Amino acid sequence: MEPTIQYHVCLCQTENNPLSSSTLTLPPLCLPSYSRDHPVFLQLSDYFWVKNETLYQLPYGTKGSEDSLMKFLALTKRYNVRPEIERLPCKRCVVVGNGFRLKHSSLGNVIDKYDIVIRLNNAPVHNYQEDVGKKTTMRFFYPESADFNQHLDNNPDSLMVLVPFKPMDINWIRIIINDEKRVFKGFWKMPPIFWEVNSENVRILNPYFMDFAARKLLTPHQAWKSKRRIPTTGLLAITFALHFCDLVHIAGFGYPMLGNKQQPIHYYDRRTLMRTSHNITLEAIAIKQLLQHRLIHNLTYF
Ligand SMILES: CC(=O)N[C@H]1[C@H]([C@H](O)[C@H](O)CO)O[C@](OP(=O)(O)OC[C@H]2O[C@@H](n3ccc(N)nc3=O)[C@H](O)[C@@H]2O)(C(=O)O)C[C@@H]1O
Ligand SMILES: CC(=O)N[C@@H]1[C@@H](O)[C@H](O[C@@H]2O[C@H](CO)[C@H](O)[C@H](O)[C@H]2O)[C@@H](CO)O[C@H]1O
Repeated sequence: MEPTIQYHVCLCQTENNPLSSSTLTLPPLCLPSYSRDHPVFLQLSDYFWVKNETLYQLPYGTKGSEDSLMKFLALTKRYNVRPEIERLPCKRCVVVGNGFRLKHSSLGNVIDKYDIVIRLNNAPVHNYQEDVGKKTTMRFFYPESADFNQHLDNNPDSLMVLVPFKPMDINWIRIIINDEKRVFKGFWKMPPIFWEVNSENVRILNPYFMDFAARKLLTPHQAWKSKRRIPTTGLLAITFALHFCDLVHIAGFGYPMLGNKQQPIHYYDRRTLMRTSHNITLEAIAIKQLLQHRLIHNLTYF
């Protein structure tokens, strides 16, 4: 039997919203234990003044990584979204997945109309603008997926949001920003050695969202101690958006059927589905439920 999640109606107001009027006729719903109390990005004060007690190690918490986080966060001194985004009375967001369904979609102009456009990993923008747009408010990535073109695939003020999986991920970003001697070991794919970025644009995602995605969306019925499945970066970004945004639309989500060796996975390359450490079947169920409960709306098909 498919796992189900119970939702309750929330008070987010989306009436008179040009992006939602044709698509959302019912009030949107909220997630169980949804809360805006969690800072979206990690901040120095969590580690410097008071030791932030977390139960879990990365990627679900920061237990054991406090010192390396403190060293990094002391360097960047920026822990929030930009004030012009924070101030928006209604944050209309689109999470752009990297799926093949965006190819020839001509959704570029639609995507660029959202207040907040979230992109993932090394998804290119240049050469694909007609289908995926050119605005990037935030890009979620980890060291192994940081091989995008900083100038061609981002805007000068795009926030680079590191999703920390392991302590080495935090060391990598510190080494890059601080221009320290490059010693990179323990990555499953070599991350960039040079990475032209304005350190004021870099943030670290609060692992709270990883924990929420894994526990509440992906495997809502598993005992909390059982082995958790790491959500894809896309599901993680949707989870973040559900907490941070007032309106969450998605595009480019959906994998080819297992065993389909013809259809490419991405809108930007020809790779087809191979073994994956993610449970894409469970993720599809979670996304379908979010769609059915009108918590999110899809610009492509699912
Ligand atoms: C080979 C490999 O490791 N692929 C993984 C890649 C890879 O690490 C990066 O592209 C960097 O090279 O990253 C992932 O994902 P990836 O970077 O491919 O895609 C980003 C997110 O888009 C959604 N997606 C993608 C393709 C598709 N057909 N349907 C989709 O729904 C997913 O939500 C996905 O998360 C990842 O981080 O999650 C997950 C992928 O399994
Ligand atoms: C296609 C696929 O599933 N790739 C897997 C990676 O995601 C996974 O790396 C794990 O991937 C994460 C991103 O999805 C983080 O980078 C994390 O540090 C890293 O350990 C490795 C190691 O477990 O195995 C591959 O087959």
